[in-house]
Amino acid sequence: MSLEHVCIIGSGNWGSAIAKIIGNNVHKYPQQFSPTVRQWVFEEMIDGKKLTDIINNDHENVKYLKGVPLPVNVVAVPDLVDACKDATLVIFVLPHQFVRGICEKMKGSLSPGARAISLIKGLEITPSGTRLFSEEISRILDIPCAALSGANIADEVARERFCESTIGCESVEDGQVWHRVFHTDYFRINVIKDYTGVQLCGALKNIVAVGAGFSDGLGLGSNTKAAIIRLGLMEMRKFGQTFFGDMVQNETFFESCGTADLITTCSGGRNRKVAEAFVKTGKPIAQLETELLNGQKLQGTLTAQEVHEFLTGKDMVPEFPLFDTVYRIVYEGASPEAIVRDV
Ligand SMILES: NC(=O)c1ccc[n+]([C@@H]2O[C@H](COP(=O)([O-])OP(=O)(O)OC[C@H]3O[C@@H](n4cnc5c(N)ncnc54)[C@H](O)[C@@H]3O)[C@@H](O)[C@H]2O)c1
Ligand SMILES: O=P(O)(O)OC[C@H](O)CO
Repeated sequence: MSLEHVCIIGSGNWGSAIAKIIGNNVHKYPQQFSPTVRQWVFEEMIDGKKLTDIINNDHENVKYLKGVPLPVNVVAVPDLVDACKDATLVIFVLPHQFVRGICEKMKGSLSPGARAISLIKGLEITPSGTRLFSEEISRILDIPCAALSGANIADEVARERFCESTIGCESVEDGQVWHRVFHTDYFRINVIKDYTGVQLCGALKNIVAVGAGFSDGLGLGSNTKAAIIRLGLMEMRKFGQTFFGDMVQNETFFESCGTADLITTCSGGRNRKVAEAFVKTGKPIAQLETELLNGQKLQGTLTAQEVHEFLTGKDMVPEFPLFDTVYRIVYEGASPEAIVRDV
């Protein structure tokens, strides 16, 4: 059997945490995986040094995952084509706004028979509809693509605190390969077929997290936040049923990618944190993203805008009052109190 060559596309907070897991896991199956894991890193200078040099020399991503040693077999590569050349297993872990451009540049570089998995939490909204990132990656690169999503705040995973995650994969064989790539004692993977539900949950929960942050900013307490989580879950499910029909399974909402991720993201996530600060300081979201996240990217506000655009096109905005209210607070100057008044 020829060895699988693993490549990670992305090196932010989650990309770095997952690189630690993958770098260690490939050693567990030396007959299946090549020992070197290449990671494409969006190059930037940190105190006069290239981030890729820092990762390769010091084995730490000092900007996006400070204080966590990375396995020495994870090799940072600044050139995208060099990074993915001849890869057979490609892991996409990027903020969703960058995915399409990156995929276009990767065309023709992968090994025949390559497979991908998307760890991206977001949706591609086009004039003709919504597309999952697994579908977008498959379409551009002409390879199958699974999805991984769960209640997984990167810093906690990187510090090996126990959690679960869900892989959605149609092929049983590929599902087993991905399980080997990601599963550890502290990062417990369940593989299901419903890759659509896995990705919808991961994308839409970010809008709900922004709503939860508004509630925290107003100091409304636990009961209100629980109500926002419940209302958000109902809208997530309705969005899936309305636009993806039978492709989304009800049971998926009970996997780590569903309710569990909603709970964690509404408690400890970045979307929640920035939304809380938005209410407390009145500063624009973009400014808070810069001030609070040190280069990490918010996904929830952008997704709220994209989903709003899509629902407007379908004339269905009022049917998703929580999504709509989050959008109006961020983009139309509605009062944060609308998060309990209008949902
Ligand atoms: N951080 C988490 O806790 C977490 C957990 C689970 C899933 N996710 C999801 O994983 C995905 C990636 O998130 P992350 O936390 O790794 O990233 P991040 O928020 O840390 O984003 C920063 C990354 O974007 C890169 N970047 C900046 N400008 C770029 C450009 N023009 N082109 C390409 N890349 C550029 C940066 O170099 C950096 O690697 C997101 O969809 C996120 O929702 C994140
Ligand atoms: O920090 P957030 O809000 O992007 O959420 C991080 C993860 O998605 C939680 O599972």
